[in-house]
Amino acid sequence: MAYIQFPEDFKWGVATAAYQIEGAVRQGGRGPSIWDTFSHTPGKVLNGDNGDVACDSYHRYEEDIALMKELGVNVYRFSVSWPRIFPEGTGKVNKEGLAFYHRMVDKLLENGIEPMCTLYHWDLPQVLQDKGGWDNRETVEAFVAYSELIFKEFSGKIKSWLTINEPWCVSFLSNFIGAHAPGNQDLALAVNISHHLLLAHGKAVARFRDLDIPGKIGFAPNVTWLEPYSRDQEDVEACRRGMGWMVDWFLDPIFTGTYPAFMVDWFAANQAPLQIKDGDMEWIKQPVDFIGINYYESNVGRHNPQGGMLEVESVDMGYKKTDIGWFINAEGFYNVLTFIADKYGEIPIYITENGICINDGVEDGTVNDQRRIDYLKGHIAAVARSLKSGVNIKGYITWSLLDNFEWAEGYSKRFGIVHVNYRTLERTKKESFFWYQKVIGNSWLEV
Ligand SMILES: OC[C@@H]1[C@@H](O)[C@H](O)[C@@H](O)c2nc(CNc3ccccc3)cn21
Repeated sequence: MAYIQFPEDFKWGVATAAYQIEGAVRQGGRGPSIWDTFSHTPGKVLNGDNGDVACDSYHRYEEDIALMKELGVNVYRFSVSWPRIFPEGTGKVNKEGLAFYHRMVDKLLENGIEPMCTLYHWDLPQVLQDKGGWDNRETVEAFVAYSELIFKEFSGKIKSWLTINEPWCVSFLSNFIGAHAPGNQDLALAVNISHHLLLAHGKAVARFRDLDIPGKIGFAPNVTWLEPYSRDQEDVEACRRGMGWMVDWFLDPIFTGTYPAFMVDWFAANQAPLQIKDGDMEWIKQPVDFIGINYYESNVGRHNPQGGMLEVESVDMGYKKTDIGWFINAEGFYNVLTFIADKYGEIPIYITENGICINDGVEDGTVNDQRRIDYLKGHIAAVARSLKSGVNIKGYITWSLLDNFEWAEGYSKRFGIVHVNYRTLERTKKESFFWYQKVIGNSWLEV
């Protein structure tokens, strides 16, 4: 049996997000978020599911941390619920909300698990959405004020920070495609929101530096790899666009202070001009200490003259699919990691999300999710290959510890290495839990 040994200081972790696991949406002083509104709007979420209870981790976090301890992770990536801290988005602070995260973070530290905090994982306070949400520049300032409070409150306890999870999802998926909250379908609006998200990120990083908070800060874009279906220029350009609005659009401004011209031109030609105010790019290009990379799938892409998503369509080449319909292609993980390293250099990278939707249930007290083990093995091997070819990867955090509320798919899609019975809230360790436990324990991968 051959082994791939990971570096001595390589970190292993699990990830979750507040709205997907906490529940207790009207407890502890929490205010409503756009996902409370969206999930309670008929037709928006499959089966009419919502995050009212979710995994009840607001009450069961100690049980979840005990699972992490047994798993042996070094890092737990979680998100803070902005409306649990500022029920109105700004103004009055909810002390019960701060107390909850102190209890949770203290329990992590007691168990030798490093907290990695995502400040924004999609649950915008509804009060701010009522004033225009991310389309309103005032929301940028509200995010900076919220970030400052959390920086100061947890300074010294939390030393790894992510500003915004997947700005592509917050802007384009949620305001052009419309699949996520608040569900708009307006490309010009989405482009404007993408710029405000980067501005919010940059201003929060600047505040983090000004406050001299100990630790490191970054953000977590979701990325994909698009292989052209043919060498036709139209297919090649379509794939470049499909990666451009997800990868380059969010990384170029932070690393170069400019947006990728080919995307600026394409948006302008499609009545969605980018509007930048003087000084914005200086804020956005604040140096980050690391980037989190969220990767799930790759596609083969070709030009779609009928329009759709930036005139790019995915071609079914017969790759295996997950239970959410995404294609499985670990090669694409290696390709996009090396693409990012070639373009943006030695910046430290944490894989802050990688995982698979496999809906296997509990049988005789266990869940035999071999397909998840196969996926994780192939993708962790791709991380090893990327490391070997010089990509500066510092850790791997799988999505997710728990089955949880999968946004517009509700509870129908399971990404956890721990199964959750949503009627009883009982947690059941899947076979992938035990497999990942061995990988972490040895910090090596059997291949
Ligand atoms: O869908 C699985 C996870 C989700 O539960 C996380 O909250 C989120 O950070 C996340 N991002 C992706 C990749 N991007 C994506 C694409 C289409 C729909 C939803 C997410 C997958 N995931």
